[in-house]
Amino acid sequence: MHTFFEHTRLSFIGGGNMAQALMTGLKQRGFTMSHIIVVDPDATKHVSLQQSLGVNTSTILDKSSMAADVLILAVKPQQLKSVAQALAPLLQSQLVISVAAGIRSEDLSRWLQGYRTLVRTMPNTPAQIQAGITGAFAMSAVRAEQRNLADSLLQAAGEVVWLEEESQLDAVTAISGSGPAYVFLLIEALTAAGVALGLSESQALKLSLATFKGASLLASASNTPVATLREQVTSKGGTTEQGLLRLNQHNIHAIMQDAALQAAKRAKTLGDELGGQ
Ligand SMILES: NC(=O)C1=CN([C@@H]2O[C@H](COP(=O)(O)OP(=O)(O)OC[C@H]3O[C@@H](n4cnc5c(N)ncnc54)[C@H](OP(=O)(O)O)[C@@H]3O)[C@@H](O)[C@H]2O)C=CC1
Ligand SMILES: O=C(O)[C@@H]1CCC=N1
Repeated sequence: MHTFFEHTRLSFIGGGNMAQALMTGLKQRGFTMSHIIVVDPDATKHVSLQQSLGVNTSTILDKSSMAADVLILAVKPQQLKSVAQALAPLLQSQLVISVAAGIRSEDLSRWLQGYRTLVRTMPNTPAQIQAGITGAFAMSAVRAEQRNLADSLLQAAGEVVWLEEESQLDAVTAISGSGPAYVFLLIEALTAAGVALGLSESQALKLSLATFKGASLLASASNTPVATLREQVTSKGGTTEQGLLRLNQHNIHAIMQDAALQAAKRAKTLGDELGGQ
């Protein structure tokens, strides 16, 4: 039986942070890693990719590195046009998946000489422990079985949200694509606060991590609205009330909204500036 994990062949173009997160997730799920080839001009990365992930590597795009069912474009947005132009003459019927922030499918398709079997996605780095979430948009030329193939690949990294409107991907980028970095910053900040209150660094980190994990798992597992869960922590006249008062005085909602707005704006300008080329 042709199963995704045993028989699908993948080429990752770009072997950086996001590609490695996706491949680590695939490895954890039992994907046949020898069926992956990573194309990255930086040969110094190849040995560690081969040893840690069991994948094949190549410095160049050629027929053999393109002998795949799915090509995942995982280069920086600024690198995508030249990669796509080099790729175009080598395309046959592969499904092309882009993870690049901002770059619209119509622009990518134009760079690929009109190739339209494209799925544009926005994954995130928790993919490496299958705790990721990916927003995905398929161009209308993508057939149902190709969309299913993309879905199987992305599900190996965690959850998948298919979008009807491509423009929503800029919001996905701002919330879940960039979001892990906001959460890491909050963990760093809570840990530093613990140290300032007299805990050791390791004690403060342990408490902060367990708190983010526990609160997040509780909110995901419970049918209770998140606001009610917050209220359940907030005893009248108690400690949480004082902490939340200060967070609200600093207008945490406005801060988060502004941060996400700036990230979404950057996704749009990346698309406008680079896509117009
Ligand atoms: N990091 C994240 O959390 C997320 C990233 N993304 C998207 O993923 C993409 C990659 O980001 P990220 O992994 O962080 O970036 P990285 O810089 O870590 O990875 C990009 C890799 O592509 C390599 N590369 C450059 N030119 C080529 C080429 N011509 N052919 C093949 N490979 C090439 C780069 O090499 P070199 O360093 O030598 O240039 C680098 O190793 C971006 O488009 C980003 O928007 C999406 C979701 C989340
Ligand atoms: O910062 C970036 O541009 C990429 C996209 C989302 C997360 N990292």
